[in-house]
Amino acid sequence: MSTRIAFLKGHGTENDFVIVPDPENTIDLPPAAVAALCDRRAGIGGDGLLHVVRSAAHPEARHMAAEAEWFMDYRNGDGSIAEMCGNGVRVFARYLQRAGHVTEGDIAVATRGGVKAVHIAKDGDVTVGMGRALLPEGDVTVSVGERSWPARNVNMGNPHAVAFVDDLSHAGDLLSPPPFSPAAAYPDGVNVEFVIDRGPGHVALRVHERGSGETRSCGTGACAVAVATARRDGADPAATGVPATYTVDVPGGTLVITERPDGEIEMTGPAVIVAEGEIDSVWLESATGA
Ligand SMILES: N[C@@H](CCC[C@H](N)C(=O)O)C(=O)O
Repeated sequence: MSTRIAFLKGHGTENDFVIVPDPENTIDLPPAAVAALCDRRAGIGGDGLLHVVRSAAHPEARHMAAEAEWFMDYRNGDGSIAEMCGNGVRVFARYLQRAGHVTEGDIAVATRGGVKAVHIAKDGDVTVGMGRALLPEGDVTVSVGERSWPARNVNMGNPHAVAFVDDLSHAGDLLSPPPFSPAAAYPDGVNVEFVIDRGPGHVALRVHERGSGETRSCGTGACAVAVATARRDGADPAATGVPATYTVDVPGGTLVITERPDGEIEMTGPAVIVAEGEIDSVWLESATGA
């Protein structure tokens, strides 16, 4: 029997998501279903999917329910699970606001990367407390074709390799994941950011995301880039007490990232809901071979 499953479509700096509200966690979303929904030709289309569940109703989030009512069960476009999605959290918050679950101001969102503090501003932008970056030691190299670059390993809950390049076109077509070495640096794969300078405190990036391909933006990636650029520039807020702020241009817009002296990273940017509709459960079952 055909039933209807509500969905919305949203984006943050054009990193786009299928949003599936499911407060009591009753909708089965195996990887094949997520990949079918995120398919840009045969499905709705998205870089990823935001499954909106009450923390108390999800086994991975129950322990955070006292702090955050809602859990962002984030999936990459290929159906894989990732620890964190920075643009996703902003869009998730925008959905909660639109649905009347929260009002503007301060809210908390549970993620696999822990509880994130989110501020929904009156002017429409959303700020997320992204936590601290980890900077594992060790040399990493990424390559595209004949070119290769040293990369900074930055963990924002999820793994990133940040490479400074002379020209963003050197990243090539990014149709496949850029090879990296050593393999042991990223046993679960990695998001790769290619970065150029645009001026003091101002950079631009292209990104190849694990599980999604090249995207128009990556929030955790922009934070990783801000931290890698700060260290390259000799800025270390924890050591100096001086915050470091970077404007990060992504193909789909601009994000502003501040690393505070306590190490916490804040990211501010837009979050937009563009449509809502219904998924035909019969289609979803046939698309996933169920
Ligand atoms: N686009 C996201 C990151 C999504 C997860 C990533 N693809 C991974 O597998 O780690 C963002 O805005 O942070």
